[in-house]
Amino acid sequence: MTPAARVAAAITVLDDILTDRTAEKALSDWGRNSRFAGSKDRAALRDLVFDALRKRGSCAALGGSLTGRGLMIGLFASDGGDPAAMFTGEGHAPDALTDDEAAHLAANPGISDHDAVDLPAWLWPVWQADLGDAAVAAAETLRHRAPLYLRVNQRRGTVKDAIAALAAENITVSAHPTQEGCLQVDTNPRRVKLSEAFESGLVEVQDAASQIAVATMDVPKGAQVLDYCAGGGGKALAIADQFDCAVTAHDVATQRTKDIEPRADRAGVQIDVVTTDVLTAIYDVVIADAPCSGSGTWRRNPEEKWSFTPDKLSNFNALQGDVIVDAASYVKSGGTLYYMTCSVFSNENDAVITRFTENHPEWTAQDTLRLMPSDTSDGFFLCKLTKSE
Ligand SMILES: C[S@@+](CC[C@H](N)C(=O)[O-])C[C@H]1O[C@@H](n2cnc3c(N)ncnc32)[C@H](O)[C@@H]1O
Repeated sequence: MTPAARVAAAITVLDDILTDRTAEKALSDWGRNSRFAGSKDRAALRDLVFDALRKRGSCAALGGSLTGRGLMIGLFASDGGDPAAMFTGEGHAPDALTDDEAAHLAANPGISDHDAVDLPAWLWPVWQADLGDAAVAAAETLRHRAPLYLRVNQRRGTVKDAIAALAAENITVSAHPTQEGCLQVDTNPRRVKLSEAFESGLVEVQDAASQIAVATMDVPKGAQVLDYCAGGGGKALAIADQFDCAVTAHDVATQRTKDIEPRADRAGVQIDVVTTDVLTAIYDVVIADAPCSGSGTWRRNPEEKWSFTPDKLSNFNALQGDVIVDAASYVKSGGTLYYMTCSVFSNENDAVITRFTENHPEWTAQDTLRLMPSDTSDGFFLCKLTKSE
């Protein structure tokens, strides 16, 4: 496909997304109906669609409409390109710019503050209040693609081994600036999950923020650790790899845990996956990686940024209040609870901790880790709480 034909395809896919489909569904439907497209076309299309979704507000404002076409015109204009060069109507290119579209671009109308940072109008004041001086830089980060990070499984080899194994498959990586064992993928990220280094468990895909969070945890030798909201087991796997402890994984949605055993086998670690009925208060360390807005990771899931609402925020908040209480009930006296989210909103973080400690005086909040979305990680929040003896 020519670059212009890819833009035309992106317009179709974006129109689908703006109607009622998720980006993944719209892309896979397009792929099924476009057998002529090669893997490079599909990858380029995906990048165009996600780039436009991350910058939906500013692209729609620049392009003159919240449509697939408006977004793609805006994307080219925002990158300093000339949309008229791409929108020619020739071959499989999108139709030439209309007079109205050309006039809108020429007028270069100003864009609102919230569109400039690509956040929904209602959210921008909340974001500023919560993030303060970090608000603009964090919002700007979410407008760009996220790096892919790998965690080297210590049980399977060293960082040097991982770098060499990946290089043998033309995947080059660089060391994270602060987190040991964390590698940023510089070339061929799409090959990682097909690589021998991944298949053999030498590396696992995991954002730097989660790796940093696990590295800050205190897990005594021989401790019983419960990952109460284990999902696919990202934190549980990292803990099992890095600490000498017994790890149990649980999730209210049991189907989410189905990959934990194969992932643990690949990584060479042991994780016991259990259901709620067998849990008791025997754990030295419990992790509550609570369901949340995911606002610290929205560059990976930009649709969620635009579909987020005040109602969703308060629903998450209610759920988080329940999850922290339930998770805490499995910690033994003198034990530790780590509450964490990948959100940057105080409502999902500090407010949950404050309410919990006010209602449960046997618990004391200790250290807090707070990461903003940046060049070196997604946004993340972790609070260590200890239970009195
Ligand atoms: C942020 S995700 C966990 C991600 C996972 N820890 C990881 O590192 O890959 C939150 C998880 O909490 C689970 N969850 C939601 N409500 C829960 C509850 N009441 N009890 C336990 N788990 C719950 C969800 O099913 C979801 O898998």
